[in-house]
Amino acid sequence: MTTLPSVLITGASSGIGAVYAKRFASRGHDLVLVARDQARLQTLATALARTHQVAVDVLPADLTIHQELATVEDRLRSDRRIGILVNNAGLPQAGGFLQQDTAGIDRLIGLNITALTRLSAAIAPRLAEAGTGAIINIGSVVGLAPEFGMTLYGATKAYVLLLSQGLQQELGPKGIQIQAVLPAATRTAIWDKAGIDIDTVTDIMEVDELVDAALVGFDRHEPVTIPPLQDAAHWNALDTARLALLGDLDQSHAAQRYRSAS
Ligand SMILES: NC(=O)C1=CN([C@@H]2O[C@H](COP(=O)(O)OP(=O)(O)OC[C@H]3O[C@@H](n4cnc5c(N)ncnc54)[C@H](OP(=O)(O)O)[C@@H]3O)[C@@H](O)[C@H]2O)C=CC1
Ligand SMILES: N[C@@H](C=O)C(=O)O
Repeated sequence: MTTLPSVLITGASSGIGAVYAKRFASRGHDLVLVARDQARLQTLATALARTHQVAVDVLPADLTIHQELATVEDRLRSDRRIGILVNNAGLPQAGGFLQQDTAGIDRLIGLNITALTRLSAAIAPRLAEAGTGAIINIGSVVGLAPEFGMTLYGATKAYVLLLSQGLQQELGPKGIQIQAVLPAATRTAIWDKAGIDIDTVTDIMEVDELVDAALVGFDRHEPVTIPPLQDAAHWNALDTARLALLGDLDQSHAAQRYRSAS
């Protein structure tokens, strides 16, 4: 009987989420695996339970369907064994902004923003009451870079970063560890879903390497982990500049450059 917290992982049927499942199982954590593909989840669950002697529950759900999202929220609220939430499930953007239709916009925002937020909100009160636990949110470097041309997707990932930083401010003092993980191009099926031939993506990271690096950051209690960023000084400089900008805000008067010549 483990004393480790159970880990609920969304998007666990493939890619980054499946490797998170393998890694947390190898650490001895019981798991709850969430995705739409029940067969793939069950295959993974059976293998991990056998290999690591941990309990692995499968909770199939389409997180863009609110009734199904609600079943996962209910599990996070009620299952006191779950102490770590990995918000990993995400959709890419296929085509440019002008090619997005309303259904696609709703699905992308529904999964990348709404589901991640609601699942965080479902578990956070119970973790705060316990004074311990963790929420890992999978963002993307695309959230830092409109230059990538994945405008809608990148905006959802910018949301994930800021939400995570805000949760760190609010929930960190209550004992909850919040980590935003920002991968760059990583070898998973997401590229096919984005309509991009993965063989045309240069300098792509293997998914095991990505997750192992992200877990090093998690173990170090890094609030923002960017495995592909070779020099952490660049992130530190960006955050320092952000704080300097905040320090220069005078909310009482518009800046001289915006005042009519007087
Ligand atoms: N790979 C990359 O280059 C990068 C990925 N990321 C992020 O990493 C995360 C994981 O992506 P990755 O592993 O690459 O992609 P994959 O497409 O391999 O995995 C996505 C996972 O999300 C699940 N999923 C998709 N739609 C839904 C849904 N409606 N409801 C529930 N689960 C769903 C899929 O399972 P199923 O189909 O069974 O539902 C699958 O398990 C995403 O948030 C992505 O934005 C960030 C930066 C780079
Ligand atoms: N998921 C990738 C793009 O679709 C990324 O975030 O780089």
